[in-house]
Amino acid sequence: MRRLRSLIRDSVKLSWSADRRAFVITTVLQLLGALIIAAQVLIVKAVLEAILDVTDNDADVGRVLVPVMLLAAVTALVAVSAAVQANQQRLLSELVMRTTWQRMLDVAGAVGLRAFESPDFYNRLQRVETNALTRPFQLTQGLIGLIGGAAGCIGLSAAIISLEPVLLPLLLLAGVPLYFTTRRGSRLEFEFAVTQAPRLRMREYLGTVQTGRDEAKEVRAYGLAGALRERFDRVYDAFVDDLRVHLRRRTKLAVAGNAASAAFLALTLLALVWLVSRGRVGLAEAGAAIVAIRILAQQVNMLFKSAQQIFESGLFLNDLDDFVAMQPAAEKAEAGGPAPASFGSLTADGLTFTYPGSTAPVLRDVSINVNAGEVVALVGENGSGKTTLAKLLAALYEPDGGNIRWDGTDVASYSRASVRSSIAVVFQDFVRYFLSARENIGLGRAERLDDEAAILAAARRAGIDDAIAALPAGLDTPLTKMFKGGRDLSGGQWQRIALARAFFRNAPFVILDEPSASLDARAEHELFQSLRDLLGGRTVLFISHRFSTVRTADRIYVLHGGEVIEHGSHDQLMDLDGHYAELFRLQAAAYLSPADS
Ligand SMILES: Nc1ncnc2c1ncn2[C@@H]1O[C@H](COP(=O)(O)OP(=O)(O)OP(=O)(O)O)[C@@H](O)[C@H]1O
Repeated sequence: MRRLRSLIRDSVKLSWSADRRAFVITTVLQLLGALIIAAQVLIVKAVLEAILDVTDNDADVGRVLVPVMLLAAVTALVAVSAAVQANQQRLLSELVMRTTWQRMLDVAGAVGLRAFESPDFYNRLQRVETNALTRPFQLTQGLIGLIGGAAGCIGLSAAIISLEPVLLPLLLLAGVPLYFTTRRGSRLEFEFAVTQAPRLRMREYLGTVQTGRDEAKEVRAYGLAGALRERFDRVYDAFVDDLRVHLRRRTKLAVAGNAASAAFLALTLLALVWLVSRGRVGLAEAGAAIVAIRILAQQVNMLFKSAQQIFESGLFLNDLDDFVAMQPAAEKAEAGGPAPASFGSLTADGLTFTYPGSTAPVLRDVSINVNAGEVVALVGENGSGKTTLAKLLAALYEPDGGNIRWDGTDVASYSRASVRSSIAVVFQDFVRYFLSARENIGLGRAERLDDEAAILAAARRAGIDDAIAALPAGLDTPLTKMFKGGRDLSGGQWQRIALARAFFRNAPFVILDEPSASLDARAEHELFQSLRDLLGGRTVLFISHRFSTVRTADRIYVLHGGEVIEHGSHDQLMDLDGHYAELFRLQAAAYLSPADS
């Protein structure tokens, strides 16, 4: 009961915050509905009395007319109120769903990147996300049903007491088995949802891989459809097997609960027959009592079903609560004073970093220095830690050891958001937003989305302006075929869009993680030749595997196994004749004929 009470409190809070008006209207309608149901019993009694009066005392048949009409009117009213309630409840459910989605999205947007490394976070996010589509409806239905059921039971109990008080305790007993089976059933549901979450996540993923547009090419090229489908079937079959066992248990419980409840109901009816035979209860009262018992049984059932719905939504409420509770912590972690708009020099000192869930550090004692206006390159073999270092410098992760200072001040003392607002990043795996070209560029600085001139200027600098002009609706063309009138772009064009987004951000520090991987040779050459002009003296840190572009940098840091092993200008590093010189020569040799090399 304590748990039910707290769940009801939470559900009321949630519905109230979703839309008070809709909640109040729905509740009032439920209470009115309950009153009408109770009135129905008393009207049945009046009808029976009138009929008995006509048959036993030869009273005028017209005497039956008024109560019968009243009964018809009330019955119609019950039906109308049920229809209105259903619509109102649907609206309330949608509003609660909207609130839960909003809360979930707020948290998903606020938590640090570290959270996304944790399977536990994903499981919880998955549960909240999938349940957000169904549970709010169940929850409001449960809550409204509980209010209606409770009001109906009280009204009917009053009606039954006015008919024959002895019947009431017997009827209440009928609810006891239902209470226990409902409780047990909800606990089973709770456990089932928790244990199945990882499996459902895998099922969802395997479904997406087989239907996703991006994956479609590779799935066909490798002939993966069969293997993936088989894997999907295995996961799904295992879920269905468990579901069968779970539902069998629940059915047994439901049968046991309802059978016990029916036995008590039969007892009540027998008691009624006994009372009639002893002349303690009149025929009209007995008839009305039977109607009341029948409706009351329905109401008790509704009450328990509603309580069960609330219990079943309890896990969802818990998850939502836990999830929402992450927000203040996330915001606190991101709190701090505002960062200066830019820096004169950035110093990373002794950075150490281990990904959550991993044991081996990915960065070890990494120190680098970047002065305002410089172009600095990071090079190194795959997995040497370049992207990770870029993420730390972009304030997406905090280092486990060491610090990053802007003009001597540890950036940890600034709010993460204000540090990030001075940085524009183009990731290796940048996002291709299924939105318009305007938004794809404008989201670099969402608050300036309406600045068309600046968006076009950024597009021009990234060399994507002509391609955009050729789109059917120009800047307003959706960059996806998922939506009507949309067009897709080539890999290189997408990369230019991502560059334009970074240019539009107009931040003093720009981080480019392999910005030319998809660019053609000419575009790449132009990008790096004009990088300084293009970025108007901004500070640039870029990662590249192409040494022809790297050599243009003012300074180059060579990472190997998570450590900086060399740094200096291209000429200095070549003179050093170390790792960099070796990698450079390897690549250069590939471009030369054997005779040249
Ligand atoms: N999210 C993650 N969780 C755990 N380990 C990770 C994660 N991302 C990267 N790593 C590991 O960290 C190491 C460095 O990865 P990083 O992406 O920084 O390398 P990189 O130098 O940028 O490589 P590449 O040249 O292939 O882009 C690798 O061993 C990689 O497996």
